[in-house]
Amino acid sequence: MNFSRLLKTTSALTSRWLCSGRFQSTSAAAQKLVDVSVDSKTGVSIVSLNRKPVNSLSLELFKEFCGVMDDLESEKVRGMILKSSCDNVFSSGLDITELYPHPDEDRFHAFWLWFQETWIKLYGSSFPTVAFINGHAPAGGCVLAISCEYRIMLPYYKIGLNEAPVGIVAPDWVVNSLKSVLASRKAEQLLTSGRLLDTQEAFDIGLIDKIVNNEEEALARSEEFFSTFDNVPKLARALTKQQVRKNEISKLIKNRSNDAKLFLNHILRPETQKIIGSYFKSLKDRKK
Ligand SMILES: CCCCCCCCCC/C=C/CC(=O)SCCNC(=O)CCNC(=O)[C@H](O)C(C)(C)COP(=O)(O)OP(=O)(O)OC[C@H]1O[C@@H](n2cnc3c(N)ncnc32)[C@H](O)[C@@H]1OP(=O)(O)O
Repeated sequence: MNFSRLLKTTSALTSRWLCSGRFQSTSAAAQKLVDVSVDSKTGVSIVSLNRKPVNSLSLELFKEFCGVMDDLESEKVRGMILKSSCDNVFSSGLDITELYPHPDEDRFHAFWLWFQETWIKLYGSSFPTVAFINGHAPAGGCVLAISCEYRIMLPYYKIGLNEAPVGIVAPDWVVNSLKSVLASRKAEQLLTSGRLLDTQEAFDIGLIDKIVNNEEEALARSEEFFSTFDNVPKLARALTKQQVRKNEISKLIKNRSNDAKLFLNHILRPETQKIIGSYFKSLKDRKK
């Protein structure tokens, strides 16, 4: 099966979940969780995550984001910049309330499938993608950034995959996305320590590509990146990118339901619930 068909194919079980209207946000029409605009100078689409206060990643946000990615694919956009509309935070990672306390199993299953779908669409997009990391990007926030092709970050923020210290093991598709950016040894060090790096450290190890001081500079650096493809036929570029990324994506597509079951079992374990519960409490207590 060719890769474009594989991208559209998913197991019957997964399709049932992704296509069902369940877990529709009642306020979807009232509040957009993902904004899209077009930079009139460059024709590049700017996609801003807009779930205040910290862009924690909920089922509804994933669904809306996937819809946006589908639109951008059919419009054959020149490129996309992913950023945040929240002050100081790119994304605070998965919405912990989707995981704790003891989530509804059906909702968690759907939540995880939409997280996978988001990764598949972002990591496998045909058009060039830049993450403008204009705030902290821990955990799932870092996953979004490393799924893009190029990363530009403002100074003095933190980025990394901090799952291990809270007793969580990242799935192989997350590990492999990190290994597509960093050498295996660096990726292992980052994952096993769960350390969040500041912007300069992230630049020094190659986790991000450029440090900028403001949005104007970010747009200029993004344009430099996009223009490296101006003389490359779009289709050849897209197929080449997908050729590089297809093994990881195919592996997940074939294993989606299992991957979801595995994480559901992990999340529902009393020990995991306890760890996430005390982590969440410490997050809330910090401000007291
Ligand atoms: C954990 C189980 C995962 C199982 C699967 C593992 C698979 C690995 C693949 C990748 C998946 C990763 C898992 C995750 O993403 S879990 C989320 C991890 N996120 C974090 O550890 C970040 C937590 N947040 C922060 O450190 C800070 O909020 C911040 C991002 C640095 C911003 O700080 P700031 O001071 O600006 O804001 P506050 O801390 O005051 O936050 C404002 C309110 O938002 C609440 N909040 C913050 N983050 C989350 C979140 N991820 N989910 C839900 N709610 C969140 C925070 O508590 C404040 O609420 P309050 O106003 O009511 O106090």
